[in-house]
Amino acid sequence: MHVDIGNVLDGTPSVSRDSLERLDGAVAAAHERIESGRADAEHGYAALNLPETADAGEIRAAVEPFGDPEAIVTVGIGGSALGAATLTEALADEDDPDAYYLDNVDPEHVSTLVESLPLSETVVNVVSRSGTTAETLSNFLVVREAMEAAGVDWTDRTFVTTGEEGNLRNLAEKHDLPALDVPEGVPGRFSVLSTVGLAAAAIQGHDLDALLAGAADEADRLSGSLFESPAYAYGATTYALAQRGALTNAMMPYAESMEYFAEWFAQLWAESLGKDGVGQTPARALGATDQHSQLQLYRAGPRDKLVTLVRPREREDRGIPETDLEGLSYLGGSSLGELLDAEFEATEASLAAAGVPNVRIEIDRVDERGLGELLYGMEAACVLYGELANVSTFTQPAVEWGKRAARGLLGGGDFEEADAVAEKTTLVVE
Ligand SMILES: O=P(O)(O)OC[C@H]1O[C@H](O)[C@H](O)[C@@H](O)[C@@H]1O
Repeated sequence: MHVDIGNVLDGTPSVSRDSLERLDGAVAAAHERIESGRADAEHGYAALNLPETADAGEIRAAVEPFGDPEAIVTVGIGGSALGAATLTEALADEDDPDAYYLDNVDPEHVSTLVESLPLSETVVNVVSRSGTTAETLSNFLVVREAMEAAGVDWTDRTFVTTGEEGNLRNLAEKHDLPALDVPEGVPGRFSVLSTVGLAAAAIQGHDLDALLAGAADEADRLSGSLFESPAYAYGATTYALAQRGALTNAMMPYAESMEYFAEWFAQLWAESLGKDGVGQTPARALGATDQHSQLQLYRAGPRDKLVTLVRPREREDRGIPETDLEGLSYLGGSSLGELLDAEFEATEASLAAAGVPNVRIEIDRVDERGLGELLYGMEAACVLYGELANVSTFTQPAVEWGKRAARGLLGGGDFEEADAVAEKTTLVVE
């Protein structure tokens, strides 16, 4: 992963080279804390050990009995779905099993998807660390019922990925389903390089060893200085910019297959860093599409933003046909890849010219190795940011509040948070 922070040195807000050098002492201290957390496999920090601890062979063996299905449905939500979605969307070839996700419980969407699936040729991957998440378990029950109604033995088509205990673990034991463990100490949003993210990629036949090797390379680059570690350069710069008022971070990959990456990043950044009145709001964008919409705001709106531009250095290309249409002949002989790169560089320059801080992140290709580097790099950047901001990166009390309120409303227990729903202030205008 290559990180270029040159375009944060000037602008509004900005971070000078001197400020970054001053911040480097805090980066060294944070790095020591992170390394000791990794050494003791503490909750959260253990995720940064996954390049060594994840067992690709075990994952391949668990999914091997399913052969080469037509489709795979990952039933999970948040960190239990976005990692798998990021990998399979970015890596899928035409011949791979189609990958789908059931995260939301919008009944129309769930019905449409379930009715369109070739159920007898579909593998269902139910993922929940806690084994209790209402959306995941409800969606699983719907899929199971649809399989039974279609005469498909769901126990032959389902495997689960879950923690040591809980409803899903019990279900797996009762029906003798293949089950993978969510590793100890790895929160959902940091689990892409574990069983949680890798199983769907394994069913699609992707190279898990290369993914983990890319992540291991990025782990080897962590050091006590932000000037020596691309991941820390990103984490320290985004932190320093937030301190100076860049409260939004627009994540803008220039690759259609990386749209889910921006969504994965949004969960990582928001849920880990949004605490105690601080944080940086992740905005999801896609280049070049959003140059024609959101870019107006990013370049000319309030000076409270940073834009992160991500691209692969190489990609499969496609030529643009020659044309004699007036004014368009300059495109002929060029390629869509060259056009996309020109758009990337033009956007970067246009933001810099307007004084909007931006960071360039490049990987060599959107392949297993490149994604391993990028995903690990973003996780390490997030952990470093959390240390610098002194927040508890690996908890999500605000999310838990809403979960308890919803559970109370559905009669799943006595939760005082549910009372707040009845106490809502109304001011209806009709
Ligand atoms: O894996 P699960 O226990 O089902 O959790 C799924 C998701 O639930 C919660 O809302 C957490 O805040 C997320 O971080 C987590 O990824």
